This record gives sequence, structure tokens and C-alpha cells, in this order.
Amino acid sequence: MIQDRRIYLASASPRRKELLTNLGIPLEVIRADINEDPLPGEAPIAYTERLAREKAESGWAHVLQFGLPLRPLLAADTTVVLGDRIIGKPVDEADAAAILRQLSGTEHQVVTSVAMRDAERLELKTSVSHVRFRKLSEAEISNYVHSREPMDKAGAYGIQGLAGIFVEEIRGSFTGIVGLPLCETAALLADFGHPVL
Ligand SMILES: Cc1cn([C@H]2C[C@H](O)[C@@H](COP(=O)(O)OP(=O)(O)OP(=O)(O)O)O2)c(=O)[nH]c1=O
Repeated sequence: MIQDRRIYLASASPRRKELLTNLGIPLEVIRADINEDPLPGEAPIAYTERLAREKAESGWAHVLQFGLPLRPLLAADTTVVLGDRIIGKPVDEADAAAILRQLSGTEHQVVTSVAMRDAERLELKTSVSHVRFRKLSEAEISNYVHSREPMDKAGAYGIQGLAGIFVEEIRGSFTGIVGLPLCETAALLADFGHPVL
């Protein structure tokens, strides 16, 4: 019998799917729809961890509801943090430009939490990276916003795309900034019986 090595990825993010697939992990994408509003006064890391956990629980509820095979499930959440403020995805182009003006010439953090769930337990790991942007001109911000790259991304940028030219320095996990920190993810996968190597 051929063993089914697939896991569930409860995420609509094409970046997460690509990063996991690059590790050679076969996967099935399922839905994880949750409300992403922060709670009043919620701290950024607590917020990101709660969302990753809720995405995993929502995905697991979907598996149970539809009687799908019980395989480990992975979900993640990425948040950009400036000072003590949580910066989510831009709501429109004006918001994207305003966020990029705030990130210009300064350092922010990118927090990504990864949650893994099976029938017995849920485990969570969090990666925090520091990203420093050089000063951006108004023309660059406007042209970047018109590229549409910012629109589905926390902090209104994607380091893996055009915004790579804004980044002077990172300390932390490049893959964590893109949305799935591979070091932490591999540790979770091994813990749940799916070692990468
Ligand atoms: C900072 C940054 C974020 N991002 C992306 C990663 C995430 O996909 C997105 C943050 O939004 P998330 O809410 O973490 O994820 P998502 O809505 O894309 O997908 P799902 O909730 O279904 O898993 O921003 C980049 O691609 N590059 C970057 O440099």
C-alpha cells in the first residue's frame, strides 16, 4: 500500500503553499476562515499566536465536519508590528501608501506564528524578525502601490518581490517574513511525524 504522506494546509496564501511544497511536503489546501480583528489592547505576539491557533482550529473543524481523513494540519499567521502597533493588510491603495510611508526609513518587526494540529494536540511556534527599510520616495511608494503587490500582504509589502529593493537589513527569518518560517515549521513537521530530511 502506498502511504499517504499528505498534510493539510489551512491557508489561502500562495506563498505558504509554495514554501511547503519546496520542502517536498505533499499537501492538500483547505479553508480556514476566521475573523482577523485584534481584541482590544491585544499585544502583537499574542494576537498573531491567537490567529494561527484559530486558523488551525477552524481548519480542523472543517476536516471533522466533512469527515476528511485525519492527517496533521498546518496553519500560520503573519503580522507586521511597528512600535507597539499591529499593521495588517491594507484596506485599499491609499492605506497601502500610508503604511509604506510609516515603514520608510525605519525598522519594524514581522511576527509569524505557525500552528500544527492533529487529533491529539495543537503545537505552536513563533518567529520574530526585524526588518529595516531605507527611505522611500513618494514616487516609489506610488509606483509600488500601483504594482498591486502590497494589497494581500501584511504591512503592504512582499520582501520576496519588488519591495526587496526597500530592505536595507533583516535579522531573523527570511521565510518567516514571507509567511512561513521554515526552521520552526520543519521542527513542527518532525514533531508530528513528517520529517523534512
Ligand atoms: C511582510 C510580508 C508579508 N507577506 C504575506 C504573507 C501572508 O500571506 C500575508 C499575511 O497575511 P496572513 O493573514 O498571515 O495570511 P493570508 O491571509 O495571506 O493567508 P491565510 O490566512 O489563508 O493563511 O502577507 C509576504 O508575502 N511577504 C512579506 O514580506
